[in-house]
Amino acid sequence: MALNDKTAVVTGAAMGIGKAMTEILLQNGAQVAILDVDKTAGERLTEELNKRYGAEKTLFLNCNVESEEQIKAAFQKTVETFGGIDILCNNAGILNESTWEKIVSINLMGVIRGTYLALEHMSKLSGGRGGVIVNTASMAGLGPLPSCPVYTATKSGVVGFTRAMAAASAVSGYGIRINVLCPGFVQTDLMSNMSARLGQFSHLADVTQQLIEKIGIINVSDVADCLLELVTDETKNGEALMLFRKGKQYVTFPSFSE
Ligand SMILES: NC(=O)c1ccc[n+]([C@@H]2O[C@H](COP(=O)([O-])OP(=O)(O)OC[C@H]3O[C@@H](n4cnc5c(N)ncnc54)[C@H](O)[C@@H]3O)[C@@H](O)[C@H]2O)c1
Ligand SMILES: CCCCC[C@H](O)/C=C/C=C\C/C=C\C/C=C\CCCC(=O)O
Repeated sequence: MALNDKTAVVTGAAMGIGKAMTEILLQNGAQVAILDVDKTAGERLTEELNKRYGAEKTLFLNCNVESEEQIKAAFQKTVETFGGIDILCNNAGILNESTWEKIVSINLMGVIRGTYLALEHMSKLSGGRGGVIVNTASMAGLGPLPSCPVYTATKSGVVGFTRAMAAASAVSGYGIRINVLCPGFVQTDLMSNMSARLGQFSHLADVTQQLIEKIGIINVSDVADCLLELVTDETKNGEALMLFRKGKQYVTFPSFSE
């Protein structure tokens, strides 16, 4: 899938992994709607990107993925501005084990909200052009991160939701491929103040630090490269792409169909 003149929406795009995703999509010719709850960071990034890629290539929309109303309005504005949606990156996420209901609402329910609302614009069954959705999960969605049980649960949920939706899309004829990224530790703000983020599991900060040292930390650009692969490779649907310092790997799951 060539990206020239395709329209992408990235949630949690103002910084970290979402910012790198936005940049790689722009570099490959797409126009990008930058959705983020942080208005100041989102506007600052958009101003910077406008200078590099042209003001017609980006659109900042202040949007909290906890709000169905705000996502709906952001998608509508994207369609009015760019003429449709071809790519959705459900990337917004947080880590704070002491506000566990909020993690579920953003990390898992935000992905489900975003996907269902995007289908209305993207599905060929509702007049859309089809396209591709990439959800950001984590390696924690594949193997447990003991210091973050709820974060782990949300990311496992995102992996399961993605794989089931990809199969549903193929069988129903939505014309949308749906894949999931499972990065290991990535150098972003989410990795800062670790003890505070772990809540009642702050005593496991040292164990987490040992795991970080064991599997290493990667850069946001490594994640963006994997996003590009999942977006452009039209053979990929229902795939989970794991990446950490050792390299990247498509995850194999048990098969129950034989
Ligand atoms: N950093 C890591 O080690 C790592 C590893 C694997 C997966 N992830 C996942 O990658 C995604 C991005 O994380 P990051 O590391 O770039 O974090 P980050 O904190 O650097 O950036 C997150 C962005 O999401 C935005 N955001 C937060 N809540 C939001 C909401 N309710 N609605 C809209 N935007 C919201 C923030 O304002 C911020 O711009 C998350 O889903 C995270 O779980 C991160
Ligand atoms: C406190 C930082 C939290 C960062 C969360 C982020 O999503 C990254 C998670 C990355 C990896 C940890 C998840 C699970 C570990 C699973 C398997 C590791 C096995 C390593 C081994 O022992 O060989």
